Amino acid sequence: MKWEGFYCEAEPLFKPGLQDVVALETSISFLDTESERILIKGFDLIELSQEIGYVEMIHLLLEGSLPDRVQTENISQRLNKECDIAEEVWTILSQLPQTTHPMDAQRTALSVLAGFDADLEDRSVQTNVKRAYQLLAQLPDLTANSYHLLQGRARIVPDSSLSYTANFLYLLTGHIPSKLEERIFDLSLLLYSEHELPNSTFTARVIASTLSDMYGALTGAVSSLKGQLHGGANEAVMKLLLEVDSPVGFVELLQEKLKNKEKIMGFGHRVYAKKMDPRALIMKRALVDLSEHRGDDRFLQMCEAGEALMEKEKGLYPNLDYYAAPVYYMLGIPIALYTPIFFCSRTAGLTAHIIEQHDHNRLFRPRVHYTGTAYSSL
Ligand SMILES: CC(=O)SCCNC(=O)CCNC(=O)[C@H](O)C(C)(C)COP(=O)(O)OP(=O)(O)OC[C@H]1O[C@@H](n2cnc3c(N)ncnc32)[C@H](O)[C@@H]1OP(=O)(O)O
Ligand SMILES: O=C([O-])CC(=O)C(=O)O
Repeated sequence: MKWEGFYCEAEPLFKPGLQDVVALETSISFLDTESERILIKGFDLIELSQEIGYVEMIHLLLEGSLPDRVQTENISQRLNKECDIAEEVWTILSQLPQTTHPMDAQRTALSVLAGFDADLEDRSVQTNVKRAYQLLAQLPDLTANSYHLLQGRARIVPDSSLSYTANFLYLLTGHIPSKLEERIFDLSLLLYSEHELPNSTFTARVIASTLSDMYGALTGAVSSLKGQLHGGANEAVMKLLLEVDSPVGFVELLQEKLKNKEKIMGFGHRVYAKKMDPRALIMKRALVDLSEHRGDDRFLQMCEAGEALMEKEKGLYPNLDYYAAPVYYMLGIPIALYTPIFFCSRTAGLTAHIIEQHDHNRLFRPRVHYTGTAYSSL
């Protein structure tokens, strides 16, 4: 078929939900399903999770290499130093209605920050990397304290004597975390930090491909991540767990939902499909550690019962959100902050993708499979 003045391919390939479609080239990460590895800059995320922390992961994603001790110390100091937030931002956030979801507050905050960037039109790698570090430094404070403001509470002052992760957890809960709590929270940040091309990363790259700025691309990504089929699942899982108080009750609840053809949040994955998300296994071990330490395995028992049921009934396995939810609950984090935390962590990966998109840009502009009525003359 040929249209005068138009470019038209004969019959473009259509895959609903773009399943298995290769949409872009990246050197950042790859879900290598054949070797069962989550490759990040050539390293396996699961192996990394045993060796490095979230701050080192930031360096890997933004600089392309694992940092040595001095570099790690330098980034930690940088994240500590660059966390200042203009008072005007807090004024705007304090005017949001109390019914605002923290994800929407986070989205608003990111949008507002654009106005304070004196180099907003600069898309160079150097400025984008600088911007990414600054956002990563600001996001824990912005996320936690916009929530406290919504709750009508005073802001918690960041504690610069703490590590990045301990300070983040302190801002969320108001308590200085123990070493175990800090380690487990850091592990969750690392596991959430990057995952190839989920909906939110694709959204960010599509926006960045118009040469829109990093704040705009991230604002779109927050909206994407908020949905229950993506990041919003961790919040939904916890609400489900709290509906009942025993493994038997949880199994009955899930059975009821399956009978009603409802989806069970925290199970299934577009890429892993009928296999367990390897990150979920690591998070499950963290839940075991936390449960043993607290002498309270209530959520572990419930989750295991749910996992066994879903395998038997649907051949479906947990994704990271399933085990992150009870871990965050046991760390004392308010439920509405689970997905905003996911976004904070994922900002490391998202900004790396936005930088790559700006640096090797081609505008995204796909075609459609038209199902409307055929042409009829007027
Ligand atoms: C960190 C993350 O963001 S991971 C994702 C977090 N999201 C969730 O946990 C939400 C629950 N899970 C889901 O909705 C899906 O598994 C998704 C969205 C993650 C992936 O979905 P897709 O690849 O589009 O698969 P799709 O939704 O078409 O499911 C295929 C089949 O499995 C079923 N299925 C998939 N997930 C679930 C689930 N969680 N509960 C019940 N059934 C499910 C579907 O009903 C469908 O069955 P059918 O073929 O009989 O209609
Ligand atoms: O990869 C996906 O589609 C969703 C996911 O697990 C993530 O973003 O961590």
